[in-house]
Amino acid sequence: MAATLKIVVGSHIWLEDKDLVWIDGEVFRTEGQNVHVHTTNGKTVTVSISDIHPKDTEVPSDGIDDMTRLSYLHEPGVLNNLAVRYAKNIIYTYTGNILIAINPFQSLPHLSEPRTMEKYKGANFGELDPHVFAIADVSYRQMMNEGKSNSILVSGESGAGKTETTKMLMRYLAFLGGRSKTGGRTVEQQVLEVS
Ligand SMILES: Nc1ncnc2c1ncn2[C@@H]1O[C@H](COP(=O)(O)OP(=O)(O)OP(=O)(O)O)[C@@H](O)[C@H]1O
Repeated sequence: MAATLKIVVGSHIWLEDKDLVWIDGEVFRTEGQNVHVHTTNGKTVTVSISDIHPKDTEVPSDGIDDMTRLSYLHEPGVLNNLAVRYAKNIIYTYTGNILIAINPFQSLPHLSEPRTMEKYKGANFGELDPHVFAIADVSYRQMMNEGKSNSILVSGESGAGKTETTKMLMRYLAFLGGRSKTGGRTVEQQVLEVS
């Protein structure tokens, strides 16, 4: 994709960096298939045009909450968007109807308090900030509307936060299920016993 790019002096781009993985910079000279770049960490490098990616210079300070709306859907653009959000403790980002959750490695109570659950209950998907409760809510409503079982797939590498995320999903489903009883136990008790 980089080959079809119009790179000119002044273009903002991403290039690979052995320490930072990706670094952004500005092109100050083009020379055939090579470009000369000033990187934001103060280096001057020469790189092949096929190894660079365009940078969106208009990303809002909180990043973009759905990555399908990124101007450039490439690895540095995706990683930068997640990093910008993570730096502000925004751990959830959509890619369409998939939720990406990044382990905050710290307690973020506002994400799981009862008020937050209330807020997501019945809200249209995409109307509120990305959240695991929104995924649970839409899955639950679909299940109820269609009268069929539904599944939520939680995947990630070891330590990514699958267990914590699943606990939040369960708590939210228990909250939606309310206190109606089957077999002497409330729906809430039964759902929480699953985890
Ligand atoms: N949403 C979160 N908020 C706060 N801390 C979290 C969150 N998600 C994960 N953590 C922290 O990261 C640790 C690892 O997360 P977790 O056990 O959920 O990972 P996992 O993907 O289930 O790992 P494994 O596959 O190895 O079982 C937790 O014990 C917790 O300290």
